[in-house]
Amino acid sequence: MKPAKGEIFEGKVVDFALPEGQGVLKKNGFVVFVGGVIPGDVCRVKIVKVKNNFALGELLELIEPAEGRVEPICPHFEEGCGGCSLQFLSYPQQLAFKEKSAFDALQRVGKISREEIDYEGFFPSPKVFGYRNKMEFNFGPSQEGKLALGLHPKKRYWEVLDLKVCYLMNHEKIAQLLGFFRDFAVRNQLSGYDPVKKEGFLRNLLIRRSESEAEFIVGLASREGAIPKTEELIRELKSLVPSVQGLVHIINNAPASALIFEKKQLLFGRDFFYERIGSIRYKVSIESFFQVNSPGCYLLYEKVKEYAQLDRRQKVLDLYCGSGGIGLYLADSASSVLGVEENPKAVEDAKHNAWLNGLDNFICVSGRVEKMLSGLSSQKFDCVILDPPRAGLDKKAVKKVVTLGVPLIVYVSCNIGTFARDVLFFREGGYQLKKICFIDLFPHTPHFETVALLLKA
Ligand SMILES: C[S@@+](CC[C@H](N)C(=O)[O-])C[C@H]1O[C@@H](n2cnc3c(N)ncnc32)[C@H](O)[C@@H]1O
Repeated sequence: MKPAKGEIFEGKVVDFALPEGQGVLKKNGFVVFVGGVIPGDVCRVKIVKVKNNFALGELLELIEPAEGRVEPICPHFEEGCGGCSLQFLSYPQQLAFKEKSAFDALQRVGKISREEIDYEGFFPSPKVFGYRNKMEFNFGPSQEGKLALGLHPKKRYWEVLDLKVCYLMNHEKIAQLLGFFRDFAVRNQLSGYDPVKKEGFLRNLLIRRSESEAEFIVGLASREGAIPKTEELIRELKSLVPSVQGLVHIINNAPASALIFEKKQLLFGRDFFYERIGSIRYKVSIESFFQVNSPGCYLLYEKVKEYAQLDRRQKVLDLYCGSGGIGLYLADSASSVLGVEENPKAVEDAKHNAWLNGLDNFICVSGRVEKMLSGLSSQKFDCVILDPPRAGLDKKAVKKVVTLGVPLIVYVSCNIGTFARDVLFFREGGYQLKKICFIDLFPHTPHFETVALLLKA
């Protein structure tokens, strides 16, 4: 029986649903989702919304906390920061819930059961805090309408929670940089961008960090216009955080909230950084994709290498290759690697990275995978690496990959839903999902990476 809005009841949390990170309770058999609770918690809940198949509840009181609940280390967690939603769970619990949600998605979307595949496990991140090498903070109005610099609160993209610290990246440096740029904006009476009114000057503070070189580059994004007092800004920034090796002014007039590099101006230093994964050194431009968890990236690339089973004779096609991340990692074990990437800056980096590492058997071409695949059907490849963005491939792109007829595909995905959908299409095209594992590149969030081996039947 459906509960009524406003009804209050006591119950035990029986399940946990990702990606929202909500506990599941049953009220006379009817599912009620509640934020901030975990399985085993006994709590008092108020029903706030009733839908056809489920209701939403609000936690009124935690009567008996479950094991596995931990005290979040970040002071902004309780304020509803949207940066990480799982910090109140112990790390082993986070992994267990992610694993369960991964197999639920594989079953629901891809019709793949755990029993029918060789499952290698859910590998934890080598670093549980301070693991990110990229943070994109927002300038904007706080709830009180003042200038704030931080992240959006959960489900409130139009507001910015003023952050003093963030534990996803080196928290001491982040605290310094957030404080410094907030003070600079306030001192110079610069406004933060309001995504609803579409007005305001400063938009984002982009911080990228090299784990191997322990240095930062910073991007300050605004709408069209000059940053005032740049000489003072540079002098003070260099003195406060000497490991900042470059500052870039990014111009973004686009109405959407995503950070778009319409124009950029180097204010000092350089607009790229170097990162080392295993024996490969990568140059990464401020606007290029790079895996955000460098120690976790090493685990990921090693797993791809293992699944690719190369013995220096194979021709590899690395689709969605970014700055050459995976392709260059494999190049030494292959006869040749051809990378395809749409971002021209990343292609430039990939070519530079091949030169930097003396890997002249890696070639990178610029273009959209969907278009480039038609022109590649006459070439013979032994192995295809797929590492698409969250949207995955789609049926058309999968069909084109299938026509290449390669015996072995390694599919890397940051979205289990689109991955499961694409695996269905690959199955229709005659491929079998042989092996799978998950790697946690994103502790305290619902996200993780999947690495899968598909073989032609
Ligand atoms: C998840 S990243 C993978 C990067 C790389 N494999 C690595 O490990 O660093 C996806 C990459 O695909 C690129 N991309 C997105 N859509 C694309 C498309 N339709 N065609 C080609 N490249 C695309 C993005 O620019 C990004 O660099």
